[in-house]
Amino acid sequence: MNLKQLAAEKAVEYVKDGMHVGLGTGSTAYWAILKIGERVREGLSIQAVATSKASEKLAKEQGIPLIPFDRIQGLDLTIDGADELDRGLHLIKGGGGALLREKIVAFHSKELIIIADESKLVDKLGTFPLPVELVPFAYEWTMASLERLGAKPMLRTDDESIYVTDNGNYIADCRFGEIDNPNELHQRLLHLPGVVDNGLFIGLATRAVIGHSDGSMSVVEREA
Ligand SMILES: O=C(CO)[C@H](O)[C@H](O)COP(=O)(O)O
Repeated sequence: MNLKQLAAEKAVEYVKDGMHVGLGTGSTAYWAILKIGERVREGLSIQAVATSKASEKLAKEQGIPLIPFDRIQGLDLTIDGADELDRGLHLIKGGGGALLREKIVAFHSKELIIIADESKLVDKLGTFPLPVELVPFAYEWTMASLERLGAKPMLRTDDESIYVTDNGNYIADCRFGEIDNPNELHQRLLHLPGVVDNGLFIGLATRAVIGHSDGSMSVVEREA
């Protein structure tokens, strides 16, 4: 059983006629885009924005109508994956390199539903190295400042070349160990010159749909 598909298809039940929808990035969001495409072909009327070039291409292939950002104020709902989440719905995202666009889209969504298999749900964030997006200029110095913050940063590569995001930036995957205070770390990272953003998503997810290996699903809601 494909747990990512299970969670993704459940989340797509929240998509209703007339909504403006954000499309996430990654192998779990892939299934959500496929399901939304199927529902669009059956008559669902929505308009969407994508969080990466890859998801935009997939959405077009699926016949999902895309709307330019200047035509709408924000989104009703975004469905996206995560690399790790805790029960307070703090997230680590960016394993697929789309964290900046994903965060912009999530910030402007009334609802952000995270879809994941059960392996992503953790008691404490930090096993997955935190992706930090850096401008290429003087990135060696920015990496050094990440080290001074307590990280072990690794510059992301792609077939031996430096990995470049859709925004033309680099990514440092940072091991901080267990993250006791995600909000504090998020703020400290944002203060470093050269850091564009980081994969900690705090206070953005409103609910998560988790697929379990016994075929069941659970929903984690953000506490009011
Ligand atoms: O943040 C992301 C991309 O930037 C993805 O949502 C995250 O990496 C999860 O991906 P997958 O569903 O393939 O495990």
